[in-house]
Amino acid sequence: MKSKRLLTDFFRKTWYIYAFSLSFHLISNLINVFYPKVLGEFTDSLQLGELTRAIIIDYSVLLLLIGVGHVLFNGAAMYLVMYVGRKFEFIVRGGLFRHFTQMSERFYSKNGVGKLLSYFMNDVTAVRESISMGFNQTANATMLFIAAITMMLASGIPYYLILASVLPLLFIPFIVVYLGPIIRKRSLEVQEALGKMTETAEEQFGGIRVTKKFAVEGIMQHRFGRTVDQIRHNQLRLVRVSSFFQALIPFLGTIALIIALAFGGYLTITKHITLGNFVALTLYVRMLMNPLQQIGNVINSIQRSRASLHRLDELLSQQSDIVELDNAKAIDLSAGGIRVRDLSFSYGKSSHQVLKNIDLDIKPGTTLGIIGRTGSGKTTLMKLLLRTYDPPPGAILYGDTDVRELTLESLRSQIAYVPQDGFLFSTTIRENIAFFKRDTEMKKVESAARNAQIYNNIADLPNSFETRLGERGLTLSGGQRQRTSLARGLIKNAPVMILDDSVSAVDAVTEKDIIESIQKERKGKTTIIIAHRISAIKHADEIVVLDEGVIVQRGTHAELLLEEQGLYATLHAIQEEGSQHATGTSHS
Ligand SMILES: Nc1ncnc2c1ncn2[C@@H]1O[C@H](COP(=O)(O)OP(=O)(O)OP(=O)(O)O)[C@@H](O)[C@H]1O
Repeated sequence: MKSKRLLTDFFRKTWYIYAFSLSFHLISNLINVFYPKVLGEFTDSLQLGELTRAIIIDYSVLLLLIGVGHVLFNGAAMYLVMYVGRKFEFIVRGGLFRHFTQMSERFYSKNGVGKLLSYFMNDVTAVRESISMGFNQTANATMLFIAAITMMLASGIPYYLILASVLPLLFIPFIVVYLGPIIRKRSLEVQEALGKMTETAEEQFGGIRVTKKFAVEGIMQHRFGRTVDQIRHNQLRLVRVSSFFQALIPFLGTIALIIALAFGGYLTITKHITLGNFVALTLYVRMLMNPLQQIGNVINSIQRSRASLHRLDELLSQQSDIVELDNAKAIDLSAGGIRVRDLSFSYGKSSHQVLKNIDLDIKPGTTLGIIGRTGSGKTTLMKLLLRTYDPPPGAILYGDTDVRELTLESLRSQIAYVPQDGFLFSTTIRENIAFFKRDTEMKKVESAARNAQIYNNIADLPNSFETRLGERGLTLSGGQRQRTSLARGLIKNAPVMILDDSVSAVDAVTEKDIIESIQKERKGKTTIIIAHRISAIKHADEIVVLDEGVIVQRGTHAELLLEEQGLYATLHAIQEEGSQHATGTSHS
């Protein structure tokens, strides 16, 4: 969905509904403007003493018909436009969602979830309101205005009296031109403050368990209060100018009515116009006041929605920074190895170098273990292998093909990535495990769960694999979540598997069982295991030690232990000592 085409595309598809609605508005107003004329004629008959019982009944029936006709056509016109307005909401929300799913990780780290939700809710609704309510009221008011003037002229009301009476209304465009941009700017500030509030609320609800455990509810309330205060401040700024604007327009209507009463009254007593004409004129001017008030609302709402449309436009014109080449290739990842050549990377111009001159050769079917202190760049290296961030050209090759030349689908569908904090969806456990392919046979789901050592835990749940997560507060423990996410990776049976610290939350015995299953399952397939515990990677064909973005050691477990001064041997000694303490076999 291209930004600037958001509205034009929509109107191109729905113009005929708007055309129908417009015709109904026209008919409804043509009917409506007869009402003051009929009352004017009634007054003249009354004054001339021509009224009979039959004439009174005729007038009453006529007024009833005018009322019913007006309501029916006006109702149909409004319904049609409201209906397409909802359709607009549906189409744009779908388009936004598609756009979001194409954006890269960098986009999500810049835009919080709350901000994106605010686009979804507030901005789309603001635009919808102005193209449905705005259209209805503008169409209504404009037609009523034209029809009323025509009827006044046709009724024999002198043109100079009409001109004098509607003169104050001609100031409206000038007021709009002056106040419109101010309203729009303040509206944008309100929308941005609302976006910020949704973002803060989303984060605070997400982190409510941490907040409670640290007993810092007061601080959080204060922080949230500040965000809400900002909205109030911005909304008051908007309300000040928009109320002034909304009040000014009916005020002009009142002036018009005063002129009609004074000037029209004078012309009636000097016998220039009939009493019926005077009654009709005042009714017409009164009739115009409501639409004028509505026009004020519409202009306000259009200004607000222009601010929202601008935000939506900006968002939709953003392109993902991960771009697939036109001639991108799909290759079989199991055929070749993975090569990393002199890879250096930083997240942005202002950020430090997270990886420096990394060289790696992962032969097909082998296991690579990666260990290193926290923040040493292990996950970053994996993100580059998955191309969730773009590596420099020529730095990462699958077989002989640069990762940047592969289709994203071929790359990511052949890699099973299991992150440390695997996110689980609020659906059944079976669907979470078979996420990659929902119709996977149950046998495979169970086998993946067994290999991830989570089968028994799932079997104990009320509905076993069909248990829905999140329902009635059902949540899994950190370790159970991690193993469910591991099963989700294992079931993919992909040529390349990356376990990014995926067994960190399980006890040593379970870890040992999981690693044994993985060794068996992944035999002959490329596997990369990132871990903080040596026990999880010591079986690997090669182990690299990362420190501050640099590979400081590489070799097999046995080779690395021989480098006694190395980081690996030091980590090994510390972890061994820890486990001896834990099992009570320390000699010290
Ligand atoms: N999206 C990001 N934008 C900017 N800097 C980032 C981003 N993600 C990570 N970093 C920085 O990159 C460095 C390496 O982070 P990375 O997550 O790769 O480390 P790690 O070795 O996986 O750590 P851990 O063992 O704690 O998971 C850290 O200094 C981190 O602050």
